[in-house]
Amino acid sequence: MLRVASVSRTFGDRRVLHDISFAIEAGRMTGFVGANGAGKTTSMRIILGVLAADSGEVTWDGAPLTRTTRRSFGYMPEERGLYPKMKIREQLVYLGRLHGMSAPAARRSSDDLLEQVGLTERAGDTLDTLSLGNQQRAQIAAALVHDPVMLVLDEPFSGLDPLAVDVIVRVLRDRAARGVPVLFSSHQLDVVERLCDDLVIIADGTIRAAGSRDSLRRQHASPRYELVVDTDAGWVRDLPGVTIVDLDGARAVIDIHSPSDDQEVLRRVLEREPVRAFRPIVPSLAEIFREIAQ
Ligand SMILES: Nc1ncnc2c1ncn2[C@@H]1O[C@H](COP(=O)(O)OP(=O)(O)OP(=O)(O)O)[C@@H](O)[C@H]1O
Repeated sequence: MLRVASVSRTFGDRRVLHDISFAIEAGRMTGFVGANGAGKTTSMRIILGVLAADSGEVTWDGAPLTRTTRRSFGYMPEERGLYPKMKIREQLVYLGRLHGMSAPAARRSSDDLLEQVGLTERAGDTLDTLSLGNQQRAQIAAALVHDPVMLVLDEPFSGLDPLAVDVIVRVLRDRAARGVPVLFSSHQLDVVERLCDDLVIIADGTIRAAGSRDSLRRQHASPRYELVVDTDAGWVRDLPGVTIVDLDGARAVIDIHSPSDDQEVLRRVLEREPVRAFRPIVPSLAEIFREIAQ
């Protein structure tokens, strides 16, 4: 498990990370979300040792990170890192070798990955002849080639079409299933919602929430329900403990101030007219993000 503990970082007189702490657990996909400039890339650079923290520490399985541990991590940096004029497969094999793999192991791993990300046909082409989406696939393969024990990916899905997103999701899930902790940042909240087990939400350099996606959903679920009746549902606002959030004829979205009152509210509505639908609304990650980070 990787743990970021009380890390702070200042650029000039600007403090961009304030005492941040979170953990990335083995076998879990952790989505790192925050607005532009919130501090995601800075945090990732500190995890990888590209940038030093002013205070705090990053540990791997309880021990401070060393150069050797970091070499066994896979990193896809925001600025990307492959050589435009070098052939894709050659670069992957070279990177594998740089990370200490034998030549046959590096070749095997490169070929497996090219297959997984759908680039086998382009293996002999230079990076700069690939479309941006395919370059991105190659960048992801490069982060994975040495079979890393931990993955840190800065915006791995940006610029990918939906099919390519699915391909990369499969590749990352496969790594997580093998026990690798995966940290990835993304502005595509729908993708994060689909992919992540855990979430870290950062705003203005502070961690606003961290934990499993489902527990965050439960914590931030406003007690909101969809109600459909037969007539105009506007009268429901007169029930005690109920606020109408949205009204569209017979359909209302309501807040029930105390969630344990949901059956009582339902009973009262039924006393007056038939109920066609009554269901809790699970907030989307986008809604949770808006509530927490803005
Ligand atoms: N080398 C640097 N020198 C000065 N300021 C920096 C440096 N790197 C980052 N910053 C500032 O630190 C803040 C956090 O930046 P960071 O890149 O970590 O945010 P981010 O969450 O990754 O944003 P984005 O989603 O836009 O990539 C920003 O205000 C940025 O301008």
